[in-house]
Amino acid sequence: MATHRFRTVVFDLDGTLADTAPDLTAALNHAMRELGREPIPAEDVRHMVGHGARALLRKGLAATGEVSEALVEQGFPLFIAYYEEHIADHSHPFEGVEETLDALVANGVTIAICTNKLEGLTHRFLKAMGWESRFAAVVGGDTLDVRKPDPAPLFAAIERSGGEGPAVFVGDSITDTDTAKAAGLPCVALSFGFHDRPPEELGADRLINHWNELIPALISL
Ligand SMILES: O=C(O)COP(=O)(O)O
Ligand SMILES: [Mg+2]
Repeated sequence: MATHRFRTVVFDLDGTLADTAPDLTAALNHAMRELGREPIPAEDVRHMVGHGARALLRKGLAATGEVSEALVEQGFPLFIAYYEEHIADHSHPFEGVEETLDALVANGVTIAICTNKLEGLTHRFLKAMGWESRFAAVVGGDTLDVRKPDPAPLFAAIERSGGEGPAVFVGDSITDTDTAKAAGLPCVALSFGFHDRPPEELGADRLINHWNELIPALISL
């Protein structure tokens, strides 16, 4: 069987490993309601995720009226408190994730996460999925002083998982492809995650339409 050269595969979380849009939407709309704003449709939220919770709030506010940093700061604890309690009510892994991760690990590949979700929320989510010991390292949006698209969190995820190269990053948004480029690493993007532009315009080295296309994409890189 053909094999690929990568020893470490780092994954984004939201819109990559799991469809977390339903719970992110509920938490955002909880904050919107408390701030006297109209709810945002889940379909729109899919195009707003990927830059962290404050950025999501900023986009939600912009879609429904005035934006100010004071409102963002007011909404942030409302969003987080709700999301913590409902982090996996409706979120679920994309089809084929478990099998693909198992196949990678069975071949001795190290897997890690680099997300802009807060690290505490990420661990909470992984626990809800039964994934708390699946990944060799988890770097969240507040693990370092900088977050994606700065390449430092991606380098940290590789380093903390053992530092074995070659490494590749798998994500769904422009944040992820920009991060991989800044790190000088190859990038695979999913066409079905959360993005703010057509997936063909993300600038990924490979674009996949299903998780079962990931390993063939890695082989071709
Ligand atoms: O924007 C977020 O909160 C996290 O998104 P990510 O897991 O796609 O980095
Ligand atoms: Mg994402």
